[in-house]
Amino acid sequence: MEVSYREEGVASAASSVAGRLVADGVPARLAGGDPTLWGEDAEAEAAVRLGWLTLPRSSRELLPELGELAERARAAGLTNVVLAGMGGSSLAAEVICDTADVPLTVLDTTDPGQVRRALTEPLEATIVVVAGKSGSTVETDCHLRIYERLFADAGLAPAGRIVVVTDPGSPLEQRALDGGHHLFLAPPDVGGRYSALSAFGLVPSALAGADVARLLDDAEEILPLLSRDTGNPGLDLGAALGGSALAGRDKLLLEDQLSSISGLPDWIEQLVAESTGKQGRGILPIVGADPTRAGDELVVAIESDGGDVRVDGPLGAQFLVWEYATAIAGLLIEIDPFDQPNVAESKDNTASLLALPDLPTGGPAFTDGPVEVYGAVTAKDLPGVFAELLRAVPGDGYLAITAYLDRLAAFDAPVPDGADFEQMTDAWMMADPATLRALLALRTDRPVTFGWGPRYLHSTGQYHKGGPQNGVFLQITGAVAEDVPVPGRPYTLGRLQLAQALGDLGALETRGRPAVRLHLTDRVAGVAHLLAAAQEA
Ligand SMILES: O=P(O)(O)OC[C@H]1O[C@H](O)[C@H](O)[C@@H](O)[C@@H]1O
Repeated sequence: MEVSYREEGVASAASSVAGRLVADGVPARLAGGDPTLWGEDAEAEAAVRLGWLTLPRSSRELLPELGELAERARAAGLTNVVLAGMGGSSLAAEVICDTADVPLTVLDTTDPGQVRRALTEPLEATIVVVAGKSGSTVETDCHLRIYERLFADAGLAPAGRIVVVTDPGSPLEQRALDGGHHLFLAPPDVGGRYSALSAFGLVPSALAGADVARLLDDAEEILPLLSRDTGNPGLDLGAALGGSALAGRDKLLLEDQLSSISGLPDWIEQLVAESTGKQGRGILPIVGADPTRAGDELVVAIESDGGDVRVDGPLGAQFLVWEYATAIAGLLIEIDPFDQPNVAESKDNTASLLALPDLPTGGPAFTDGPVEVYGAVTAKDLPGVFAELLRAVPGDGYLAITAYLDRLAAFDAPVPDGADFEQMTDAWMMADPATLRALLALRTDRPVTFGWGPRYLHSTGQYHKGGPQNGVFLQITGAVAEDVPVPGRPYTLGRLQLAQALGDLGALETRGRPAVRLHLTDRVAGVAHLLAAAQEA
């Protein structure tokens, strides 16, 4: 595992803080689990949040049970592995499985179309891992209800097909016991976003066929380095992140195009944004963008040369080093890296909205083709809205696009007969709302981020609300063609999804942030219209 500085500025920012960290004995104290490092206010939380430091060893005890479970599932023909879990309860497994190239369907959405898509897989071959630390996350609750009902309706015993991962004492533990589901209890002293090497990362990955023992080996190998004052990759990365943020480079562009690890930036995004984005401070991760060389940008490249910092190492070691580095960066910018004080706001708003007979969407300011525009805008068409939002981004700020849509829908785009791979990817790109990020980024030197709702609520959502108040927000929602009822609940997934979007928008508006919602009355035509307007603006 190696962290190397490739640029003068980052080396000097890191060395300006590393000396102090070493003088205070931070490396050994952190590796030893000292909860006093983040100050008095954070101590109580830190005292029950440092268990991730010992996971490379303690998680080994899961391996025999995981091996047997995976074997039994294979023997029973349960080859369609679905993971229902939000944020820290699914992001690591997604990276592990993508990297190992084993199929895993991740359900971290309330989009009815995307959930229906998962449900088209043969039920008799399906095993569902329901993962939630708190056991009270609404999305995960819905997915469990939907699968329990489907299995029951199909006459398939849910007990052998649902595996639950949760903390001891959570409501999900009780449901697993009541339902007779296979239950894994995770260590309660590990926070969600630090849980990659716990049962949360390992159970779904092992079921899907990834080599999880190898992951633990790779993490364990670097464990001894983390208490060292020199040659400590966690300290080197943490000093670069925290030192650069203190020097004004608080936008973290993650570059991984050449990496053999697939999708790590999405996991890092949650870890860094949710850990640091609070009290008006924080580091903003940017995924999938090209460097702009703006003064507040730090580029960290995973296994490639294109960055100010280069991080090399296998996935298990990457998880541990990024966690350690985030804890160090938190210490340097003086926040508590283990809480998420502003996540609950949008959830509370959503719950209040769902209690109303109708969702208060209000009327659109205007409609441009298949796109309704909601919010305080002076523009009269979509190109004008984009221009207005981009103008509103402060010199140190960012534009965040969030899309409450099906993140796989672009792959349904029609491809011309006989199309080669390039033509196919072009067709997908032009049907993908995420392309809007790239198009708008061409027109500003400020960072443009993109997140799928409600997934981002458990990640960058904390930063948007708790971090520096310099964000401008463009939210996209869409009409639902075929909704999905949630058994035992008075709402459908479509209604929940819209309530989540409106709940978050409300939380941003309360802070006085510019926020506009674009509603696609026809999703396919709407995405095409948005992309055309972004090119025109
Ligand atoms: O694992 P759960 O309890 O379902 O929580 C899932 C996610 O929920 C919240 O949004 C937290 O802020 C995240 O850190 C967490 O990963």
